[in-house]
Amino acid sequence: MPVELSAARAALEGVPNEPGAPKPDPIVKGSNIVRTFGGLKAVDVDHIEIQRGVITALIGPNGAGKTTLFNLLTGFDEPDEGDWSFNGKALGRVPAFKVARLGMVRTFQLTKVLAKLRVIDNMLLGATGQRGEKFWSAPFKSLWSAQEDEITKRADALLERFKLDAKREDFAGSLSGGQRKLLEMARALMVDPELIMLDEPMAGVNPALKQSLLGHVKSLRDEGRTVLFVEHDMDMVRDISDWVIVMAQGQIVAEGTPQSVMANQSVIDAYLGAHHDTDITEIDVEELEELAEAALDEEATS
Ligand SMILES: Nc1ncnc2c1ncn2[C@@H]1O[C@H](COP(=O)(O)OP(=O)(O)OP(=O)(O)O)[C@@H](O)[C@H]1O
Repeated sequence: MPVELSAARAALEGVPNEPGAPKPDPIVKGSNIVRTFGGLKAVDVDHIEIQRGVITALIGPNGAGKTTLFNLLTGFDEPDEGDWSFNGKALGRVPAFKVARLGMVRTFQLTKVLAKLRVIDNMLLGATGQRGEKFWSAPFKSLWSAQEDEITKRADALLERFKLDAKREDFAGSLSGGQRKLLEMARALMVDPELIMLDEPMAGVNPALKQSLLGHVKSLRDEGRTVLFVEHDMDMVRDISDWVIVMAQGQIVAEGTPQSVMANQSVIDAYLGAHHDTDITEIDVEELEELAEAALDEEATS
């Protein structure tokens, strides 16, 4: 086990495997976060803490509230109620671009507007923080005139790190699924965040590129950043997370190390209780088949 991984896991030793468990060194702390849409409670989190310097996976069936929670924490949406802090600073009603400047950024899937820009322009826009697409699509040249050289150097170094330098002048829309994910990560790193939140980093990625992508995510932690990611790909969750938080129907229903969470009955119930992604279906179906076989064996022998 690499030194960094064991250090990250060691930091979590002794943390109870229970929803809302306090962490020894939380970078994010939140309480009573509620977001409703009409009559639906999309997020209803009693307490959440994200440990600094580790990779935390946020999993749960479709519609569990994972994306809504991401949006709330990063200032892209406002809750009905709730408080949370980043590095001890209260963040309620702080707009997304300020949250990004404080060191907490989330990745975005490449939108139609961003797809029409060159790869390098996507990177330069990342430097402005996260003001949303309306801002990004406006003429932006004057924004960084003074610091242009420095910002361009940083963008080029990141493109090299993520092996996208050969694509610098290409339209972002021409990139493959895996390259788009790399660009999303590289763009988020333009503001040198302490906490990077990845939205389904494996979605649409060719299996051949998955290992390289996993390596890049681990490198974020190994250089001292905190990583929080939403993902349906259970192989990725098992492979790289130090800690897993499970949501269902807006609430945190389980937490723990990947091993303990995967073995947890309430996690299995959460997934079986709603429509979900195929990766998870495969795991649950296998588990179900084993259970069914065992039941049949028991019936045959009784
Ligand atoms: N802007 C919105 N207006 C109305 N309902 C919404 C809105 N955003 C989310 N919801 C609802 O809130 C619930 C939680 O959605 P959310 O996208 O956060 O779930 P998720 O766990 O990210 O799901 P997935 O894995 O499918 O992305 C869902 O029932 C969804 O339909």
